Amino acid sequence: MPGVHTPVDKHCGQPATVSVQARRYDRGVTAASHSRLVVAAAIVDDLDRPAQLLAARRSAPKSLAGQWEFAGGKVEEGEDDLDALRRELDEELGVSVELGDRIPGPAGGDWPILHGHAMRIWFARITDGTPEPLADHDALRWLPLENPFDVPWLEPDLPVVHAVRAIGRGNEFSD
Ligand SMILES: Nc1nc2c([nH]c(=O)n2[C@H]2C[C@H](O)[C@@H](COP(=O)(O)OP(=O)(O)OP(=O)(O)O)O2)c(=O)[nH]1
Repeated sequence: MPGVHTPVDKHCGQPATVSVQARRYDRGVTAASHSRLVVAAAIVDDLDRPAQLLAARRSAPKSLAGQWEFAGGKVEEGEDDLDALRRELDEELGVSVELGDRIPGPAGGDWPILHGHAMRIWFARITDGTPEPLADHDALRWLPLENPFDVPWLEPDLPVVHAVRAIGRGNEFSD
């Protein structure tokens, strides 16, 4: 069924065992390599029938500037992952959101991204505010979910974009 907000649990819309495993994984990675948990949002125009995906162009650091990503950022020490996501979306875009399902990465966990970090990402729909590139970005763009590849995404985000597209189009196993 199309739609990306089947309410299953309050955190990620996935069975509780999945998020428990992901948390264990994060602790292991953090201890081993100073990598961090990054939380992000695949902001779509509609959680039931998403047709557009919001991408953000990084303005820093120089090595990443000009490449596109999902809005979000690092979870601070002791911070809840969803609190961190809401904080980042407010700081970076000036919006509040309704969260949809988590987008499961390899083995149902988090996605490997740059610098050994791990990204946990949810579908989201803006409920308050008009998104603007307030911090860390210098441009925003709504991309058609049918073909969201018209911008140079950060390389590790490409599999995530494929998953977002497949799930969002109700066609998880076609990509
Ligand atoms: N926000 C975000 N970061 C991503 C994505 N893909 C990806 O590889 N990353 C990497 C880039 C960075 O190394 C790291 C996130 O760092 P960040 O600079 O956005 O975090 P932050 O807003 O908390 O900022 P700071 O604490 O580093 O100043 O994750 C993505 O789609 N969104």
